[in-house]
Amino acid sequence: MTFIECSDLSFSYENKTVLSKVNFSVEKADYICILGENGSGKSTLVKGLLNLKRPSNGKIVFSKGIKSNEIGYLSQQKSMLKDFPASVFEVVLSGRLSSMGIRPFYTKKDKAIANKNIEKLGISHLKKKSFVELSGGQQQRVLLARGLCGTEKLLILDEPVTGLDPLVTLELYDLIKMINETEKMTIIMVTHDAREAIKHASHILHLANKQLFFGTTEEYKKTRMAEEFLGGGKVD
Ligand SMILES: Nc1ncnc2c1ncn2[C@@H]1O[C@H](COP(=O)(O)OP(=O)(O)OP(=O)(O)O)[C@@H](O)[C@H]1O
Repeated sequence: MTFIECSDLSFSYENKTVLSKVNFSVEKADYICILGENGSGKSTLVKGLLNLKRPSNGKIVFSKGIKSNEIGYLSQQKSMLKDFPASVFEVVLSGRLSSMGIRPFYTKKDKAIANKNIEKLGISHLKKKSFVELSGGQQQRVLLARGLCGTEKLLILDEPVTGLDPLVTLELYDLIKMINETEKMTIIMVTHDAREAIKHASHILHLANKQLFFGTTEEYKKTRMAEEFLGGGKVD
C-alpha cells in the first residue's frame, strides 16, 4: 500500500530554491533513509512531509491509508525537550497531543498507549523519573516512545543518534529496526551515518539540493555515488 507519493517536489526559502526534482513514494513497512551532506535539503524535506513547510513546486499526496496527523516524529537530540520539566511518563504521553484534536485532556486510551510504548522500549523502570535527569541514550528512547504514541503507521526520525555514544547508537538502531520489522511500522530516517543506514534501510533517498538517487538499498550499494559517499572501501 502506498502511503505517500511525492512528485516533482521543490522547496525554497525566500525565493531561493534549496531542493528540487524530488520524486519518491513511501510504501507501508518501508524503511527509507535520507542521506546527503550538510545543507543538502534533508530537514527541509522532512518539514514538507510533516506539513510544516509548503513545497514551492510539485505535490505530496497522502493516500487514504494515512493522514498527516498520523505521523510520529523524533527530532535531533538537541531538541528543546531536553529541558522539559516533566516525568518520563508525561513526556511519552505528550506524544498523544497530535491525535487529540480539540479534546483538552488525556483519556484512558491515551494513557494505555503511552504505557504500551514505554514497555515496548524497555523503559518501564524510568517511568517516574524526571526526564532531564536521564542520560542522552535514555532520553532518546523516551522520545522514541513519545514518537510512537503519535502513530501506528509512519515514524519520521531526523538524525536520532546525533551526540550518542557508539554503543547506545547501535542499541537505538536495533530498536528502530525491531519496530520496523515486528510492527510493520514505516520508517523515514534522516542520517549522516550512511554505513549504518545501508545495513538497515530498505530504500535510500540521496539528496544534494536535488534528488541524486531513490531506490532500494541493494541498487544503491552498486552505485559509484554510494562508494564515494561511504568514503571508498567495500560496501557490505
Ligand atoms: N529557515 C530557513 N531559512 C533560510 N534558509 C534555510 C532555512 N532552513 C534551511 N535553510 C537552507 O536550506 C538549505 C537546506 O537546509 P536543510 O536544513 O534542509 O539541510 P540538511 O540536509 O538537513 O542539513 P544538515 O545535515 O546540516 O541538517 C541550506 O542551505 C540551509 O541553509
